[in-house]
Amino acid sequence: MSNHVLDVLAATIKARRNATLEDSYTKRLLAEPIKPAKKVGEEGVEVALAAVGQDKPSLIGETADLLYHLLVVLESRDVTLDEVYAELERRMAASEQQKQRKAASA
Ligand SMILES: N=c1c2ncn([C@@H]3O[C@H](COP(=O)(O)OP(=O)(O)OP(=O)(O)O)[C@@H](O)[C@H]3O)c2ncn1[C@@H]1O[C@H](COP(=O)(O)O)[C@@H](O)[C@H]1O
Repeated sequence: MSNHVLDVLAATIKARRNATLEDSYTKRLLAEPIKPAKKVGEEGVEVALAAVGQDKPSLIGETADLLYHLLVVLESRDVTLDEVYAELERRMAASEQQKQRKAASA
């Protein structure tokens, strides 16, 4: 596993699925997949409002909330960050190829 904070957080969230912890907010969210999905919507709006308000500390905090809840949603639907990374890489490669084709035909 990578040491990137998102990968470490995703692994922690995954481990909470079968944890016996009583006081894990993550475990409670995973037991009720609609809830983290709703939280992603709410946190997304809060990120947008912080961006429009040009409030940098709020934008950082709300982005952290959004990323956390997004990782919980992915875990609740058995989607890994590696699958998301692969999709982003596929798009980068496709975009690069398109630019090269355009440059070659100009
Ligand atoms: N990164 C986070 C994280 N970010 C945000 N939150 C929680 O997300 C909630 C934020 O929701 P709100 O601000 O809307 O607060 P709220 O109104 O009380 O929430 P709701 O009642 O609407 O669900 C708070 O309860 C935060 O504690 C997080 N909870 C856990 N983590 C990490 O998840 C991992 C597992 O933690 P446990 O859930 O404690 O096992 C650990 O690494 C934690 O650091």
